Amino acid sequence: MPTERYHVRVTKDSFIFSCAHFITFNRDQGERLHGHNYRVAVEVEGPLDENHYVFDFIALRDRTQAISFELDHHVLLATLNPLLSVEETADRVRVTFGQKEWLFPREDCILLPIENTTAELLAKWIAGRLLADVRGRGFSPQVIRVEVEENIGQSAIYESRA
Ligand SMILES: Nc1nc2c(c(=O)[nH]1)N=C([C@H](O)[C@H](O)COP(=O)(O)OP(=O)(O)OP(=O)(O)O)CN2
Repeated sequence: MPTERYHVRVTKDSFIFSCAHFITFNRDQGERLHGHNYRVAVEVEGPLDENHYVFDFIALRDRTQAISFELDHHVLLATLNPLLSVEETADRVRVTFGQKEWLFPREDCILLPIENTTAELLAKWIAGRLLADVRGRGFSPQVIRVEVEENIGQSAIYESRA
């Protein structure tokens, strides 16, 4: 019996967030602080609803745009990275990694409950935010896929299947 599958994909030039970050790697190595113009693409799969569409891609577009705007022009910090100390006060964030130390204005930072600010875990975090949004509108996708491009032709994709 042939099966049908539908998915909806949204990606826009405006789904860009310019952020600073650094990742740790190879146990105790870390990059210098640097930036990327990240770009996001989102796909959701599911059956057609009474409108004969999977989910309104205008609503999906607007929520993805809102999350991109929320991240844009911030320093992304992974609060679950065991190599980093991230201390937050009302107006400052102090980060230490080995002998390195940074002090940022709190409003310049986004503290993310992830282990490293890799494209993979940024995609997973964005997928979690979008899933909460669309489920709040009564839609539980069979599959959500989020692609985060760190640079042209360099991206990671997170996929969650219900
Ligand atoms: N699978 C992954 N690999 C790497 C990631 C990642 O998130 N997932 N991240 C990095 C670093 O963030 C690295 O800085 C990004 O790569 P890099 O080429 O250095 O960044 P640019 O493309 O902007 O550098 P240019 O030399 O200016 O092209 C590494 N690997």
